[in-house]
Amino acid sequence: MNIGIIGAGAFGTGLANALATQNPISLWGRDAQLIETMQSERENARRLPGVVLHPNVTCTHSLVHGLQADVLLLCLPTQQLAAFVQNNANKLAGKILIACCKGVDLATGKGPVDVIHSILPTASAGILTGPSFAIDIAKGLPTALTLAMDDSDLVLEVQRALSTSNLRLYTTDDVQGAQLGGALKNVIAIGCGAIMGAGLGDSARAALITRGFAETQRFADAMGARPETLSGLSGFGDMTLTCTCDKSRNYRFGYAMGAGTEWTSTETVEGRSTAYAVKAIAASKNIDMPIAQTLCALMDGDITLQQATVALLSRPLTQE
Ligand SMILES: NC(=O)C1=CN([C@@H]2O[C@H](COP(=O)(O)OP(=O)(O)OC[C@H]3O[C@@H](n4cnc5c(N)ncnc54)[C@H](O)[C@@H]3O)[C@@H](O)[C@H]2O)C=CC1
Ligand SMILES: O=C(CO)COP(=O)(O)O
Repeated sequence: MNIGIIGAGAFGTGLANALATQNPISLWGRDAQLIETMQSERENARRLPGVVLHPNVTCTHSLVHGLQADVLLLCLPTQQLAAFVQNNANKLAGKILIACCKGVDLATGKGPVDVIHSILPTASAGILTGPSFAIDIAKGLPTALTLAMDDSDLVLEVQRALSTSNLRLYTTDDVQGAQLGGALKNVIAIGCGAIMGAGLGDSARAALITRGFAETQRFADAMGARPETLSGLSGFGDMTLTCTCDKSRNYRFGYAMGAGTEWTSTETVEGRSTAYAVKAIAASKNIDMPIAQTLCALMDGDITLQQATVALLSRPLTQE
């Protein structure tokens, strides 16, 4: 299987480097100037500075070249995925499309695979998700991920194609669970960053991770996901990583909010839009999501962090 990567941001570049250790990889990006510089300088100075691109990576801004491969890894922000698939629907039909984004589309309330299927109903689509910072993958550090597809034969072929000696993929057919674990951990990571930025302490963060995980499970359950998927790499695994590490952009965005400093970065922070998407779904399905709701109020500036803390701590006492 030929593999092509769509989106030359941090994750696309990291995956390209990892997979290039065993196959030629094309890496498509929309910014012609950046791509030409990447191809000649062998570095993505904008998103992954300091990492030397593997010789097997070919950077291209030509969609004709970028979309040639059999398997396309879509490394785009979730909120941009629908437009990309829509605009290139004819060229994407017949390909194996693996979403590598973590979020819920704000306009439709759909996860990445459902977004793809809403535009290309018969596409072979899946999601690659789990605990993995782009920089770690790019450097070839050991990483384990979840590959979710509902086609039980194809998923094994793609698993083989995307596994390397340092990149270990586990499969599942619970696409919904994999989509939601990756999306919701970003929301909780923003909250954890806010707690640490405000100096509320490690114990408060551990409480938020745990109650955030319970909230994630409740939501995923209501959406038809399987509990064991949420306990796996795409749920518990990624929540652990993202909520405890300042390499995470969601965590750092939350930290800035908690510390009262301005967030000026142009980096992708998926949890922002996903929090609102989840809040809307929860309201329509009557799912109790106090953390996501409180976080939206905080991001809107409707409440202070102190008020958010009081709101969460003063909820009726209950069983765990
Ligand atoms: N950076 C990381 O460590 C990881 C990121 N991810 C996920 O990967 C996804 C992408 O994130 P990053 O690569 O980190 O973000 P990024 O901001 O570094 O890169 C996003 C890329 O998408 C491109 N892009 C945006 N809108 C586009 C459009 N309409 N058409 C074509 N290209 C477009 C941008 O030019 C940029 O190259 C996110 O969902 C993120 O959650 C997943 C695991 C790890
Ligand atoms: O998804 C990630 C790690 O698994 C990356 O997290 P951030 O998007 O918060 O940087």
